[in-house]
Amino acid sequence: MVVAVVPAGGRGVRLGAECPKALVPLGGRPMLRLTVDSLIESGEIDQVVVAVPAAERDAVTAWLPAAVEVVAGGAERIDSVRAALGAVESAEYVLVHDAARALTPPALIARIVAELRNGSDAVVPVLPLVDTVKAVDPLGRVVGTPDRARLRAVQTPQGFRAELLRRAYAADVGDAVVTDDAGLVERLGVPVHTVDGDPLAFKITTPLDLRLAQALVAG
Ligand SMILES: Nc1ccn([C@@H]2O[C@H](COP(=O)(O)OP(=O)(O)OP(=O)(O)O)[C@@H](O)[C@H]2O)c(=O)n1
Ligand SMILES: C[C@](O)(CO)[C@H](O)COP(=O)(O)O
Repeated sequence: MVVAVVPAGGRGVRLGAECPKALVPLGGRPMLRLTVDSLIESGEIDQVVVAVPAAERDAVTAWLPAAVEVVAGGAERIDSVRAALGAVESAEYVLVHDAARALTPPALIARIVAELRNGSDAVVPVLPLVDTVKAVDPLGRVVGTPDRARLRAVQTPQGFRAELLRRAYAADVGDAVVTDDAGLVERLGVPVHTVDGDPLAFKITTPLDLRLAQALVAG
């Protein structure tokens, strides 16, 4: 059983839309609907659980396929994923996938599941960086230039053996800044594998991203 957990509970402050970001229309469908549809189209997902802003729960339930479970999200992404995970009853594998990556090709979703079935406990899609990256101090002064060849930009869906992800979410992370699910698993010392990501799985974060997504959907 493969379950997809979709954090869709963010406000989308950087996008600056009038409604929560996951509800912003893209080619006539809410972003979240495109994301759920591509998970289903992959043919690899048995159940989908989405976490949305609490006030939107009933409205979203009405326009998502009946089989999709909708729960109230939390203050941070990690809280929304935790809430959705709490609604997953039984699963061998769990994929965590941002609603904001609405143009993710179903083939990428299938690639993550294939790597899990191949024996990896945790797998993330990655892309090489196109920019040079600098480390800076609190005053904005450059303190280092990491070797770009060893760095990758990480996308979603991120796939995990369900028991491992639950253990990672149960662990105490203290004040650590954890921005993705694999980051929690890494803290347990479990290897995280990578597969090729896809540029179309970009995260719609800013107004420019939305314009790009609209142009791509319009064809
Ligand atoms: N409390 C939150 C915050 C984020 N997310 C989800 O996590 C994914 C990645 O987050 P991001 O794209 O940064 O969305 P926002 O947090 O909404 O964006 P911003 O930081 O601009 O407000 C999104 O699908 C978003 O809905 C969530 O479920 N619950
Ligand atoms: C999970 C993620 O999409 C991987 O790139 C990313 O870390 C989410 O970060 P955000 O700050 O919540 O957008």
